[in-house]
Amino acid sequence: MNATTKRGIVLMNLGSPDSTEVKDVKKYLNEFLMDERVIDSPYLLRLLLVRGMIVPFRAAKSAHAYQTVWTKEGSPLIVISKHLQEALQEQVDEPVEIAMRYGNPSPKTAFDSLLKQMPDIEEVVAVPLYPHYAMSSYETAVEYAKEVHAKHKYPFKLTIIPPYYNNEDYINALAESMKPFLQQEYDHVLFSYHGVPERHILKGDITGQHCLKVADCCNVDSPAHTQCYRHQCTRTTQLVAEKLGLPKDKFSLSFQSRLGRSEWLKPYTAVRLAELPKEGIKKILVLCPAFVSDCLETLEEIAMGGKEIFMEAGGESFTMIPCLNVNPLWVKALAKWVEA
Ligand SMILES: C=CC1=C(C)c2cc3[nH]c(cc4nc(cc5[nH]c(cc1n2)c(C)c5CCC(=O)O)C(CCC(=O)O)=C4C)c(C)c3C=C
Ligand SMILES: [Fe+2]
Ligand SMILES: [Fe+2]
Repeated sequence: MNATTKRGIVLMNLGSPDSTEVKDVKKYLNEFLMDERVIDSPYLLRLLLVRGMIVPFRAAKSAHAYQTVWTKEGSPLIVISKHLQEALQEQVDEPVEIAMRYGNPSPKTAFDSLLKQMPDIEEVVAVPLYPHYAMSSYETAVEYAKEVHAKHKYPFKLTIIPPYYNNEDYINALAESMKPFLQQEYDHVLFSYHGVPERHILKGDITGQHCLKVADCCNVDSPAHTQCYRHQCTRTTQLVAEKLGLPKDKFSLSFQSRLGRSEWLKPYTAVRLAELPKEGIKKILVLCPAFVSDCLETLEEIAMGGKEIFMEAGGESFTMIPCLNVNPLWVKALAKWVEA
């Protein structure tokens, strides 16, 4: 990259409802779940499922869940994304904006703001705040940003930062963020990743014959891994564990947030949290590396719901390791990537 290129930066996250009111949560869930990369059924079936079945039943429950984590400044995910924007802005000369895949602020708002601040802008570097490639997270955020960029014929080039699940700076930041928690007594570290349907993994297999078909597929080299969420989560776990010198029996991986009845990636976090105390694991550390910003799924589903499951099953201590949020090593890594 030419150092004189006039650039802006957009940090892209998932987004949250505008408020915890059921009507705003409904609007958000409708937009989110009608995304064909999230619920991948044909349009009419998706419409029936989302508008007729999932949202009417889920909205009030979700709104209540959001109320338990909402802050004076708003949704944790949005507030933390803004704090990350401010922290990165202190490290780089280029203007930094945030954009959400669903809800506000949109990529258009972010692009318009950059253009206003820098009318001769030549390039926008978009950083998906997802370390791993999934059709329902990284891919949809990137494709949406590209669509908005093309539709409004912005005069700048759009560059996307690739998934960084195995990037040294990301792994190092994650490992360092865990170190203070490893000082306490613990039996096990659970790496809990947001789940996806197994079907999505099969669909994303660019070879058509590797993922979930070859024995121990995620540990057997394949070009399919460029888009395999399961492989990428496995690698993050292995690399962090190696970096920290965690023995093999001291950590494991699981997948959370299952929605619907189809098979999602296993093992399910909720199931493992109920089983672990019976296996003699009474003191647990849990982290959620698929998210770089704490959100409903870490603060409510795991830190509250997951803790309850574990303690009721006989656990003695449950410690949640926060996401990277505005960790200085993470901010430094982002600054390095966008300036490369
Ligand atoms: C790793 C990132 C994510 C993947 C992959 C992902 C897949 C995925 N999610 C749903 C359904 C829901 N997810 C919800 C919340 C939510 N999901 C992510 C990230 C990923 N999702 C985040 C960061 C959040 C939190 C947003 C916030 O405001 O804090 C929700 C909404 C909340 C709820 O009702 O539980 C739903 C619904 C599916 C179906 C899916 C893959 C197919
Ligand atoms: Fe999700
Ligand atoms: Fe795999």
